[in-house]
Amino acid sequence: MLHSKTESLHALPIFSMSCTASAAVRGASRCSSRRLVSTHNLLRNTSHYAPCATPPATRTSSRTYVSASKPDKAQVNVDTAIKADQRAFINQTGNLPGNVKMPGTEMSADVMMSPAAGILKQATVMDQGKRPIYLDAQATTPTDPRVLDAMLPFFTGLYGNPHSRTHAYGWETEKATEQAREHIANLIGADSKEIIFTSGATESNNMSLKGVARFFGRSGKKKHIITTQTEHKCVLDSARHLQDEGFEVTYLPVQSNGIVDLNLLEASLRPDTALVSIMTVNNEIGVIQPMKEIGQICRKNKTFFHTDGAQAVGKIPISVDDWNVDLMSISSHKIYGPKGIGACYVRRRPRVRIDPIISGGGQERGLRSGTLAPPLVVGFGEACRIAKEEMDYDSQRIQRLSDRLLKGLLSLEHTSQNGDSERFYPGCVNVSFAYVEGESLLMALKDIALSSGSACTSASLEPSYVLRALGSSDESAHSSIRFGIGRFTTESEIDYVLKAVKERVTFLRELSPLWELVQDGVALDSIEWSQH
Ligand SMILES: Cc1ncc(COP(=O)(O)O)c(C=O)c1O
Ligand code: FES
Repeated sequence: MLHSKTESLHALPIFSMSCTASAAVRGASRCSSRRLVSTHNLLRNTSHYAPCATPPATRTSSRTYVSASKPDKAQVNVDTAIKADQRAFINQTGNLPGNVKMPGTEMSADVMMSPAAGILKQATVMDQGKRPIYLDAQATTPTDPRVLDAMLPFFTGLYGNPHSRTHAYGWETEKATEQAREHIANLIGADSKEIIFTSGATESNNMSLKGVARFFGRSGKKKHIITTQTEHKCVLDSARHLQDEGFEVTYLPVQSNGIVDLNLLEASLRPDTALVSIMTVNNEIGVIQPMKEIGQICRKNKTFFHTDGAQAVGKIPISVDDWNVDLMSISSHKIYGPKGIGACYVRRRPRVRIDPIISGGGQERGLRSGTLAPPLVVGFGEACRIAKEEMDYDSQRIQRLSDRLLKGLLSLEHTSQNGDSERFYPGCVNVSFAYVEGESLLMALKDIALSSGSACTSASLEPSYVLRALGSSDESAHSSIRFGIGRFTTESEIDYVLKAVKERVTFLRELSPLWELVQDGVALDSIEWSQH
């Protein structure tokens, strides 16, 4: 007898093959002691599967971006917009020789060999039909061409240090960074003085948890923090560090739909609780927590409320005042802004005090020292401005695409959505395909950029702790895939993905003896697996 169902699955030659595949891909050896058949080779050798040989037809069609903010210029072709930006860039900098032809057209051999041409090619092939369809919007989003446009001058002429008070170079970049700060504040209903720029949501989460805990823990009166088991790693890891410093942390379980139990939250609050940290939208399953109710509970108990808003800001309407949020982490690259920049909202009334985790020149109200990066700040601001202006439009589009995707995926037998099917952000669709190993499916879908968002993340072969917290079995967690729909996803891409998923799930299931048993009507639970 095997000791667990997962082990029993791994003992079956074909179903367990993916471990070899994923281990081989990563050079990992954790699964190697198990009896395995390589899916990788199986997939490579089969005529059913030729993932990248034939680029998806939809990829060759250019994407048209309909601008809600400029209805008079109703349709902006994204390819053209990007190329136009690139052309402007080349014209401004004179970086490339005059005979360069833009990507998508022929390049002369010497130009193709130049490093700059390679970079340009990489930067633009996203719409040239040569790379997988991008469906991983929770990991990151492409920079909106309009954001890039806003950033470019700050790499060249406008290079002043925004903290220089004595000359125009400083004044002009300071003005731009303050304008950006307002765009960010506007998006979440805050005052611009409450926005602290950071390097991203990871830093903001560290700053919020460690900052509040250390400031209020100093007196010895506030030694407790509450968070949930489904937070992003950077929140969980910050909490673990605080435990090492002597703080007590409650990691609240969630219900099977991924939502926190408010009664349990209330019951877990203590007079010495300094902070409650609960994310707005979950990055793996898209579930939206009841922010307003959580905020009310925290305010009533005079406990600060922090939320990781990395997957929510710019995607759903947010009002920090309505929700009684005291601190909020924001990331630029999740909303079509540049990477390496984010912000932390820190409430001024009632004032939240934090111990800075980075000390130095005292920038950002002394809460985060270091020279601001104006190109990034301006790009982030522009991304927020666009997100606010086009939120209705984007939401409707993404909702439509999400409905189409979910309906198609769930029409396959033995599939189910992970997380609450009502309270979730539609751009994050997490589906479990029973009797298919998620990593195998990802490998079979190389023409689509996806993530399991769960099983066997690159560093470990453990199933997703988020799905486990929902009560999913190891097998179910291992058979889950996250589909991330974004601003630039098209309907034809969704249709391509649906067709590809259906084909390859069917193919993989046909390889599985378990599936055969299920088809024969055998109840798998009734089987007693024996050791080979
Ligand atoms: C929920 C959540 N929090 C935090 C982060 C980290 O954000 P950043 O990349 O800006 O540090 C991410 C992104 O992976 C996220 O999804
Ligand atoms: S793929 Fe082998 S344990 Fe998940």
